Amino acid sequence: ENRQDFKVADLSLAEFGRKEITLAEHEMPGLMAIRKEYADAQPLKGARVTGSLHMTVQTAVLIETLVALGAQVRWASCNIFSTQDHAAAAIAVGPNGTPDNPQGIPVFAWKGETLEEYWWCTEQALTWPNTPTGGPNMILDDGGDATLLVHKGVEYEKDGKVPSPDTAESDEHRVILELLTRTVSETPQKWTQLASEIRGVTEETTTGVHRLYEMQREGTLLFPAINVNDAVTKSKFDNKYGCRHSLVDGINRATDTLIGGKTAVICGYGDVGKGCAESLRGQGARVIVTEIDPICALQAAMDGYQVTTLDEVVDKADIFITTTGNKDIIMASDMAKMKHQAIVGNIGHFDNEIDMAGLAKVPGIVKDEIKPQVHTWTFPDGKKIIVLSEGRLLNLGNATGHPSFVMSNSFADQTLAQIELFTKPDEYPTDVYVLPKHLDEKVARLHLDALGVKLTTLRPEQAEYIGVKVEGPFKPDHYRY
Ligand SMILES: NC(=O)C1=CN([C@@H]2O[C@H](COP(=O)(O)OP(=O)(O)OC[C@H]3O[C@@H](n4cnc5c(N)ncnc54)[C@H](O)[C@@H]3O)[C@@H](O)[C@H]2O)C=CC1
Ligand SMILES: Nc1ncnc2c1ncn2[C@@H]1O[C@H](CO)C(=O)[C@H]1O
Repeated sequence: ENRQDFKVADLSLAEFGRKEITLAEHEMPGLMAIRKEYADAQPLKGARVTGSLHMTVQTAVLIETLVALGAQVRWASCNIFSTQDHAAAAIAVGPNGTPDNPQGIPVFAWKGETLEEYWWCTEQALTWPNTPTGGPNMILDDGGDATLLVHKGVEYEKDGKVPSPDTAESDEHRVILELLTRTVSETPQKWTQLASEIRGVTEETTTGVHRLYEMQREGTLLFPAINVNDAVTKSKFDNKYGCRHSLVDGINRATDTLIGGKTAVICGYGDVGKGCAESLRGQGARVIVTEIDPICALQAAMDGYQVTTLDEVVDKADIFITTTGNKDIIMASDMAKMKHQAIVGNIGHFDNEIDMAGLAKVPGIVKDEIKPQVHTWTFPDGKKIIVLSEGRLLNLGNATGHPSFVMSNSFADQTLAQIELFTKPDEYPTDVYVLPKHLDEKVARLHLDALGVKLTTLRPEQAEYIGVKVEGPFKPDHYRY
């Protein structure tokens, strides 16, 4: 519905969304404590935050925290399948509105967007009517698509022209070029104007952080960035324990196939791969890991997993999950060798880990939808494979992503990062930063009571002996957790 400055699937789902947001708030003690601590100070007053992050129940609690701290917010999801429509409806309607009289924030997100709709939503979230620059002064990104659109827009406006969509390397690239061709002709300086007031971006995930460091190296970064992913309380929790919870959830909701006794291949043994391997081992699967990095491979071996190459096991395993943040991990030629009804899914941020384009081009291949985000692909010889969420991250496409408690850590980090960049612009010249350790430890501390943790207090002579303050930080910056 697009009666006002939002577009969601169904406003009547708002009450259901509100009920789940209320339950989630109890499960997000760290984020709610930050909301309480900073509400009086209103540190985000004057902030115009554009968000590009999965529009889930957990994100709704983040959005309402940003608003409680004084921010104005416009939001889109960062994936075409990850929106939870009841959460989006609750955000559009707001805590005091009704479906007939929505009082919420501008949100543009629904589950099952086309690529054109996805980038239109991103453009809406970035376009702020009745403001001097027509844009945000803060971005909260997940995967870097919003940051990419701004940077590409500024780049092409410099030249006064956009490469022809016919030169696109993929469908998604064509959609972006078509969008920018339109905006550059409609409003020639839209993106340059819009970027001029952005104080910074806080980036949620590994792949988005990779893009930021690339721009930093190229010298093309237009504004400072905080790499939220590498807050210890984000990547060593969300990426690992979040995926441990939500991988099996996604596979179960998608296929209801017994995992126990089956052979599962996890490609990549980083933070996400570690959580995924444990997730399926916990269900009784025999888990095999593939890796390129000898250190991560050694970790996997010492954690008791067989570590080998995909070629060795592609025709023997039952479940294949990519977790690498890299591209071309499972190719069409690999899928052609798989067992009948092998399950193939990705939990990395982008869908290029699985060669979906190549699969679609296999002569005689037949794609059939079992249910939304679950498809079989039948090869000419009759062998079928089951592909989840069309190769996009399956925990959010086939399930509801990570649970609230682990997202409370990530989103407490996000909120603190937004406050850092918005209130201390002079301390953050254009570069890529991580949260200071004392804030990382603060976020961890905020989650201990809920789990019944009793922390030991250092005695002064002990603190002196290990060279830290009694109140922390407890580790040097180079410490690996
Ligand atoms: N779906 C979700 O909820 C989440 C998704 N992510 C995404 O998951 C991806 C992975 O994130 P992290 O584990 O934090 O990254 P990471 O960098 O810690 O781990 C990736 C691992 O994959 C390995 N790898 C790279 N290319 C490979 C190849 N060709 N074959 C085998 N292994 C290979 C690397 O050596 C590395 O150990 C990223 O795209 C990230 O954005 C992160 C957190 C949550
Ligand atoms: N339930 C969720 N709500 C919002 N973001 C999530 C959720 N589960 C996982 N994510 C994030 O998704 C990105 C990858 O796109 C991560 O790094 C996670 O922090």
